[in-house]
Amino acid sequence: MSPEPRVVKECFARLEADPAGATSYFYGRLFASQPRLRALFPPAMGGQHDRFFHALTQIVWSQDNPEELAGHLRRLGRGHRKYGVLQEHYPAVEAALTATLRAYAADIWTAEAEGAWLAAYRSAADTMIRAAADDAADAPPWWVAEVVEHDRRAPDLATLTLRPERPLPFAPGQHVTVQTARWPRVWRPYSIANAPRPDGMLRLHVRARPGGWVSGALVRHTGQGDTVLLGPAEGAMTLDPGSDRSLLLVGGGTGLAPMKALAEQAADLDRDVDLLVAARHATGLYDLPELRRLESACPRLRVVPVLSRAQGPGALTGRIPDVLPGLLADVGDHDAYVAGPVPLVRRTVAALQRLGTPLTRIHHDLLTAGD
Ligand SMILES: NC(=O)C1=CN([C@@H]2O[C@H](COP(=O)(O)OP(=O)(O)OC[C@H]3O[C@@H](n4cnc5c(N)ncnc54)[C@H](OP(=O)(O)O)[C@@H]3O)[C@@H](O)[C@H]2O)C=CC1
Repeated sequence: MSPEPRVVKECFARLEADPAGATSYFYGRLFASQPRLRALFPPAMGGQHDRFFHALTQIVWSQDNPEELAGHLRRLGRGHRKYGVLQEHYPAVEAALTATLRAYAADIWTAEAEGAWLAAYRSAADTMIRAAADDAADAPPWWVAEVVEHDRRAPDLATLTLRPERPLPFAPGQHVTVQTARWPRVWRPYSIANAPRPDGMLRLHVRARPGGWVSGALVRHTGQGDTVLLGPAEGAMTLDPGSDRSLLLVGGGTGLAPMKALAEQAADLDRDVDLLVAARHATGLYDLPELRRLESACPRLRVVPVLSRAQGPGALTGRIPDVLPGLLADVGDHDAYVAGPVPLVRRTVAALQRLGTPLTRIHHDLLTAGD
């Protein structure tokens, strides 16, 4: 994509030495030159700084892989529509980013470096702008959705059933971002917990995080009849259409949500499914009655609760990576999907590899859901 990926990476490495300082400098420059842009961002910028730097890192480090880079930029451009980002905002970002690089990579900043950066930035911006324009032809920047059911399954956990005002296309395993009226301009990702339905409803599983703005608002301050905003569905943790292998689905805590959506889809496709649901105690199996109903309706689905810190009727005891070896003789022949706490995902992926499942057939998106 860039004519000089090496120079671009070298300069970016200076920012990586102090991401917090560089990001603060960048936003300082941006808002000083264009104060109106501050209104597009949430009141507290902490998480935004991290997301910006993460996105920039992905762009810089996929310079050598134009296909991956283009896909990433298209998703980014499309996803930025909900923030109110317009084509005319890109030059201000270009100026602030260039100023940041000039300051942080001063020792290696040359006319050649500046040229390489500008070429890389303009190419990336162009891809994002075109993706946003294409998307605007047939999709809104966000969807208004009514909460038609709010089920408080535990003091810190609720399932929400949402009816978008117009159809919101998605595939099982994907997630949407959510904004509540209580926290304008703050968006958080949540996995969709059902396969697409004729009535267009979406179910989310939300655990209120300590100090979590959106998750707390969704669990404690949202009820039937309220509305939320939803961004477009995103994520690549979807079924491989070319595969008819048996499925191993692992959901830890609210990581169950995307696994339930995949299990519903697999039932329609008549594939064998083992769905492992991890919780600390039996009270953490907040969706078990519904899972049992699904299981009785789908002869090829087996639901296995796994409790990490207790024993319970019909449940295995232990942590997922430790119970896996004794559970399935042919785990290496499965397509595997894993969601839940990051350490659970990492350890389960490693355990699956040890048991012979190729990495190409292990799917996860390490989504930092909620807040
Ligand atoms: N698409 C995705 O990837 C999604 C991810 N999530 C994420 O899932 C998480 C769910 O959190 P929550 O509901 O509070 O889950 P919990 O903290 O209740 O954990 C659920 C289970 O995971 C186990 N676990 C945690 N760490 C490990 C580990 N290192 N090895 C093995 N097992 C482990 C826990 O056991 P113990 O604590 O006893 O070790 C527990 O049995 C959130 O971080 C959310 O962001 C949610 C939805 C979708």
